[in-house]
Amino acid sequence: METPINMNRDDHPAFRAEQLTKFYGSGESRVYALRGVDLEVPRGEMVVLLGPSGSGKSTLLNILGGLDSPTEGRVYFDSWELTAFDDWHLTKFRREYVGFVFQFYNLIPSLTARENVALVTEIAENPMAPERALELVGLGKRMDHFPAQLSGGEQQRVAIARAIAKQPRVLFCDEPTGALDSKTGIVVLEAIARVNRELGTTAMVITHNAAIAAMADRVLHMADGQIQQMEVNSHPCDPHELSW
Ligand SMILES: Nc1ncnc2c1ncn2[C@@H]1O[C@H](COP(=O)(O)OP(=O)(O)OP(=O)(O)O)[C@@H](O)[C@H]1O
Repeated sequence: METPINMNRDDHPAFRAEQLTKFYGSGESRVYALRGVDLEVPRGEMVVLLGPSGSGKSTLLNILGGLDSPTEGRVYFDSWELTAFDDWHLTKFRREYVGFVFQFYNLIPSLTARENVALVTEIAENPMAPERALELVGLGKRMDHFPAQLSGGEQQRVAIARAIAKQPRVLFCDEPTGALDSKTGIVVLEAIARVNRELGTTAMVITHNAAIAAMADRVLHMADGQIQQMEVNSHPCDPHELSW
């Protein structure tokens, strides 16, 4: 992908979305996932998306991450218009600039933690060493364990290491603590916060858990396919101060 001259200019937000609409089906059976979402996400922020089931959180994240496309509207990543990209450019965007973490860790059971991360670093343009990624998420001493020898929280941290090892500009996390108890969930959130803070990676985290909003720079409250409220938190807390 050619880099436009004005790429990396500090005055561009990480993302800008204009009037994003996504619907499925037609006529009477049409279902709206997004209804005219406008959004700007400054670089390097930790953003939390809250909202009831079906409010459009995953749809919005998937569109920003190039996994899905809107029915109408535009998305800009830095100075690039993602909605004008063809499939080849979108694939390249996802591969080089975006890391995803989902509720279920999707690790390969027959590979160690280090090998799971190395699968990504082997095909990335500018990766960090798998060992460094695992150290960043606090798994320096568990690198040669297989997923079955790791707890749920540790497996999720391997998934985070795998997502950040290619040094993406953005980390998208869809319910990263959804399958974890609160103590383990907080350790996982600490790993995400550390990546955001130390690598400057913009992070967007979907959760049903309103307590997690306290660690965000910005909180998007979604309802019925729209951002109903956006809060800016001038004093985000450290994840270890969270409780639920
Ligand atoms: N492929 C699809 N086909 C039809 N409708 C869909 C599809 N994907 C999502 N939807 C609908 O779009 C709406 C928004 O879904 P989305 O998954 O974005 O919500 P969400 O807020 O992430 O929900 P959850 O918290 O349950 O994951 C829902 O009504 C959903 O049923």
